[in-house]
Amino acid sequence: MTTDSSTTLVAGVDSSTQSCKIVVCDAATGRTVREGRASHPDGTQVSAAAWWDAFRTARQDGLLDGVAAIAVGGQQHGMVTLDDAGELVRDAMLWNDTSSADAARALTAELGGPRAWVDAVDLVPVASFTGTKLRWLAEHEPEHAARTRTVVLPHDWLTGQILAETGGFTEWTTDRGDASGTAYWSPVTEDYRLDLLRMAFGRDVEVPRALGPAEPAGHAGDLLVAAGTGDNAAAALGLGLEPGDVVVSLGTSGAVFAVHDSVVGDERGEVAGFADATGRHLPLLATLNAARVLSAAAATLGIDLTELDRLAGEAPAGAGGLTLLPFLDGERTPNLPTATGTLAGITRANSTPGHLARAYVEGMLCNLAGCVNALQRNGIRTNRVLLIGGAAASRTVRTVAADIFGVPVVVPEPAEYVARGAARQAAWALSGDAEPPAWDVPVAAEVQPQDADAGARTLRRYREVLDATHPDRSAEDGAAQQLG
Ligand SMILES: Nc1ncnc2c1ncn2[C@@H]1O[C@H](COP(=O)(O)OP(=O)(O)O)[C@@H](O)[C@H]1O
Ligand SMILES: O=C(CO)[C@@H](O)[C@H](O)COP(=O)(O)O
Repeated sequence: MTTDSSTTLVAGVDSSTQSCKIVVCDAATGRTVREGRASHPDGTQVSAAAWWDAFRTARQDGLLDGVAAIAVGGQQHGMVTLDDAGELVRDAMLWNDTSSADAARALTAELGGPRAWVDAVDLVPVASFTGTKLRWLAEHEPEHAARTRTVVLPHDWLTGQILAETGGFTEWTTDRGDASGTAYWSPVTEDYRLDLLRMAFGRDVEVPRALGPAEPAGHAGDLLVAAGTGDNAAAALGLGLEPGDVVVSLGTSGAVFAVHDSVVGDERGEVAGFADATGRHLPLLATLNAARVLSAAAATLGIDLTELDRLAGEAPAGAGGLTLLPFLDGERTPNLPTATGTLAGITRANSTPGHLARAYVEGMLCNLAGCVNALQRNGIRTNRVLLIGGAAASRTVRTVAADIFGVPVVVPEPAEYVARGAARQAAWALSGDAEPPAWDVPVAAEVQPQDADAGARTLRRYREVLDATHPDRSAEDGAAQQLG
């Protein structure tokens, strides 16, 4: 695609769990001009150096030529530890590493229980959050803990590398959106809770300065480097969310979120009251199991994702009574870090590839329906669900989602919304305006519920299997009832 010399270009990066994606956009309109990508290594503990390697691969062949500003959206929560020389102490522990589940339970009790945490930082610790990983490090790797001078997040680290490459690095920075996922930055006080950080790690440790939404992190030569943010806050910025919009993101993680004007204060502590990238709030629930549930189904059946889509679409709603609890990688919502998946209700009649494909699609979506319920319970309106992430490409996922959620499902035109949100932040920082530029979000499909009764029945059955299989999970989690 060509640009004339008067076009100002900005770039956004999505440094996500599985890959690094970069988009270059027209700062005024958001039109995508160029894109690049590279893979990240698999695993829940990964060297942050691999993210820098992937970034450099993704930007090769002049991808960033002529770009005036850049920002990084990154997977949330990952613990990146640095020593006195700024070198990496160990591999980063990612959001989906559940080693710190015991630490999360201990920290919750030490402050006085879930309510005390909600009052302090608008969330209750689970294994994903950075503070729990610091506790794990202090307890399990005291030598690494002793060498740690600074702890930063994935997007902070990549932002620092972009600046350092040209000698523009002066200090570690983050933003309020990503900082709010640490469990030691508070959207209530808009500042770090260094007492909670000390409680987690056992001593003080340096943290990055939290920048305001349009505040630059610095300059890499002529390139303005904006604050960046967590990937979900970046997606919200890329999608330009309105009141009544709830995003269901089906990427490596499942994420359900909305933009909100105030702190959430969820009584049950299920909704994490993160901050967003515009100065508002981003109530969010996340699951460890989303798009990869479908890859697992495809691998089990020995087929590709297109065939899985076809099979699941032709099978009956409810999969003939076959129900999957999709906890293939443990689970975060509901908080079952050591759980495994369950396939219930197997009969000879439903022992077909189609029923199995359908059960995997439905199981993934029923778990996320519980997350949408939890937002609703906290007064967050759901007029429509915006479906994004890799698995939103599946036609069957779209139609089953509309029936299970019981509200219209809007699928924005496939695009890298995290990277686009980061690019929009870069354009905002470059402009110095009070608001980010207005960029259109074209809609690819809008799917109305076709058989909401069948969706409700599928949810009821899912809830029964969940209750029977995990009776001891936090009693009143928001699992599985239809909206509306
Ligand atoms: N048509 C499809 N049906 C189901 N899953 C898909 C489809 N296309 C891609 N995916 C899955 O989407 C995932 C990647 O989603 P993405 O949102 O890019 O991930 P990330 O959260 O790492 O950014 C992969 O697990 C891939 O298998
Ligand atoms: O932990 C969360 C949100 O709290 C995840 O959403 C991570 O931010 C990872 O995102 P992806 O790499 O799956 O996009």
